[in-house]
Amino acid sequence: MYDLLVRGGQVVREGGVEQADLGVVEGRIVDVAPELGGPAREELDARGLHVFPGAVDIHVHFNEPGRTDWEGISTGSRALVAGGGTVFADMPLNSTPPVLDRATFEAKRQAGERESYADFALWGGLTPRNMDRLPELAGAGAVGFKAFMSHSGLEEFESPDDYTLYEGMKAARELGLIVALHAESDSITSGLARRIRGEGGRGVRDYLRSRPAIAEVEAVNRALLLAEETEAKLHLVHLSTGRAVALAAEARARGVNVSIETCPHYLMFTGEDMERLGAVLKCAPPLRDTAEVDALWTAIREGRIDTIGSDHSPSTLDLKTGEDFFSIWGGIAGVQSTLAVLLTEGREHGLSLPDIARLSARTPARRFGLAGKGRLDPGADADLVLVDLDTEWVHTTDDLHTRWKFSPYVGRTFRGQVRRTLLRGQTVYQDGTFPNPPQGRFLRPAPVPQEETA
Ligand SMILES: NC(=O)N[C@H]1NC(=O)NC1=O
Ligand SMILES: [Zn+2]
Repeated sequence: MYDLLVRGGQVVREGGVEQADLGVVEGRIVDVAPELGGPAREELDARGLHVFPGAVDIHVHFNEPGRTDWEGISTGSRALVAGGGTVFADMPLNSTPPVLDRATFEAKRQAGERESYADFALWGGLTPRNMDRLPELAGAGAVGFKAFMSHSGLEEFESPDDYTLYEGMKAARELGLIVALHAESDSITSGLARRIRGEGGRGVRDYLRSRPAIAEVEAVNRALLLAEETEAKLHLVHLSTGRAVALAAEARARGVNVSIETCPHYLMFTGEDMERLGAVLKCAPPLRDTAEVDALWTAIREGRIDTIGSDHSPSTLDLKTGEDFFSIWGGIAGVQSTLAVLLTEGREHGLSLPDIARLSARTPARRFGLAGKGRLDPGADADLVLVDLDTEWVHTTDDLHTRWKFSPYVGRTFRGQVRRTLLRGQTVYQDGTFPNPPQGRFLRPAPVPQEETA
């Protein structure tokens, strides 16, 4: 007897897409096959729809506790499930205090267990201030350690220097956890910003000039050397240039344990869009030109990019307003739109549906040891997204479930719409509504063998 039978959807799995039923018992998929016999307590008709694994967004900033006026786990996770996500991993900033020890970790975990509509993992921070706390963060269940090679935007989350990063990577290696790096050279970005601001530069172009591609390429190169030397597992977040991706892919080919993330905004927007739309598109690293966008799509098609994370990092509207583009908050609100971007732009750029499932769900779940997530196979959690692939829709402000109705994706036309999202067999989102109270669970990473790269 199944608890749930999802009937007749086009099921998107590693090997391809086939019409099949999914049988669910106690929140887990037990059978996937055409025309499964019943009985079932509940049946769900998915004919005409595609069934994807719930997206696993390994890079969000929901900013709770402490900055719930910027976002919060409740609104952030509602937006995630509305966009077809079922798992997120929250960064150790911009919550305040940031997650630098067990107490701050547990406070965030409790907030998530109270409020999250999705299952979740948590990152710990790696800063000069908490090097002695990495083992306790690992013990608390951190999915990895996040560090910034440039200024994080927040005084309370400092960047390690090269020596500290080197020691941090050695410690992470011992603990078996991944180090995620924001790789932009602080020396280059802050040096340029000082000079350009000294000359009176305050505009979008000035900001773009202060964070050139070489700042990313240089930092990625240094990070790869340190990872190679320490044998740490490295995850390069939000790569924005073809050159940085190429360097990381070369390092991987010679055995460095590195995975590569990019974000939907680097695939969809350019610096010119940033000039046109302003603060809604301010982020770091900044948006590039169409040649870089094309290079990233090529890298995705050719399998060099492993995961797509949103880097959802909103703030209050007043921090997104002002004459000085340098002092406006850097961060893009995109947690609800990742799958929409992949289904629309991704398909146009030659990705198959299994490619989209791999980038958005399977690889992040596997790389970060999130057992039972990211795939529609017997034994996995019944984290399902029912998508109407043919519907074309224009994203409006009313669609947004985030705290602030401010997103660069508003006004864009998308093809493929999330109709329903299930977390462990329970509907968490359906056509604009959230029919059940939050029941997200904390996910502790399972050990991933050191030799297994993404
Ligand atoms: N602190 C923070 O969220 N920073 C993020 N925002 C952004 O645009 N890039 C980042 O790393
Ligand atoms: Zn981030």
